[in-house]
Amino acid sequence: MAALTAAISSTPAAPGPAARRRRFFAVRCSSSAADERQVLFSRIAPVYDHLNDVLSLGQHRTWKRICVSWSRAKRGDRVLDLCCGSGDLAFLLSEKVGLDGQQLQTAANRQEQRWKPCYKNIKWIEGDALGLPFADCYFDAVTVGYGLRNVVDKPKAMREIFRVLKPGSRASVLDFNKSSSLFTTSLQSWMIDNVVVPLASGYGLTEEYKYLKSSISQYLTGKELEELAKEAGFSAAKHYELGGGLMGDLVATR
Ligand SMILES: C/C(=C\Cc1cc(O)c2ccccc2c1O)CCC[C@H](C)CCC[C@H](C)CCCC(C)C
Ligand SMILES: C[S@@+](CC[C@H](N)C(=O)[O-])C[C@H]1O[C@@H](n2cnc3c(N)ncnc32)[C@H](O)[C@@H]1O
Repeated sequence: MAALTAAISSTPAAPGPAARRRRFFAVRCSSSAADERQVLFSRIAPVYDHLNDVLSLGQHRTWKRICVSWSRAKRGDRVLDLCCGSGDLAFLLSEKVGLDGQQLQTAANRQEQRWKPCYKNIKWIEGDALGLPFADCYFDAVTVGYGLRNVVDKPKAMREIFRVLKPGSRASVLDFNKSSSLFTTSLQSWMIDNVVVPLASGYGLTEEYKYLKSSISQYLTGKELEELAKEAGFSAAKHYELGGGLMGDLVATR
């Protein structure tokens, strides 16, 4: 089976060098609340990757690698990065599933390529996580990086993820952790209030980054995410805290 990385998001993200050459869109309608989210992400897109690096001191890349690793995506798989944005996880998945050996050998002879040959397997789609344009039991792994918290109907999104996964395959859902620890919650809130939002204000994005705190407060705890996955039909679900409890990754097996 030919390796494929499908990457779907509802907002055209700020195309990085690699993404810029590989995007095409199938525009879909969505709810007004979802439209508001799309406008928000379109506004932050130009500085999104930069601020993630600065504000997390680059740690978000580690959390994303863990998310992809725990999806168990492997060479030759067909995988989906849902809510892909600027494609961080899609590129990581692409490197996991790779291309046929001989094509990689060609690339090995062209060391100057910034563009990795495996990225040819990425198909960029603009669409809605609440109505995925894929058949049932289609993917060997699904990742969602900082996306589930932002969709307006989380149970529906989780059911869609379940629907498109093959039996025995995994979803790996990375996001902020809505902690039950008062200390962690206080630290997270303090960082957002006193570091994240003030810095984002320098880019005229005060309200957009203030949304982080409200969206986390309205998100699900790790236990609630496990329950959400089980209610969607997953046979197993476990939420793991990352970054000292500031982040978390739900691993759910169909
Ligand atoms: C990659 C990260 C966040 C992505 C992200 C998700 C959203 O839903 C947003 C909504 C609105 C605006 C921006 C985002 C957004 O960037 C996580 C890292 C980046 C965070 C912005 C930084 C969070 C700081 C942590 C609370 C503390 C980090 C401690 C670190 C170990 C130094
Ligand atoms: C915070 S960004 C995450 C981007 C990327 N996954 C990452 O880890 O950096 C959230 C993304 O979710 C997308 N999104 C929000 N609601 C969506 C929906 N209903 N369907 C598809 N994408 C959605 C937004 O367009 C945005 O690109």
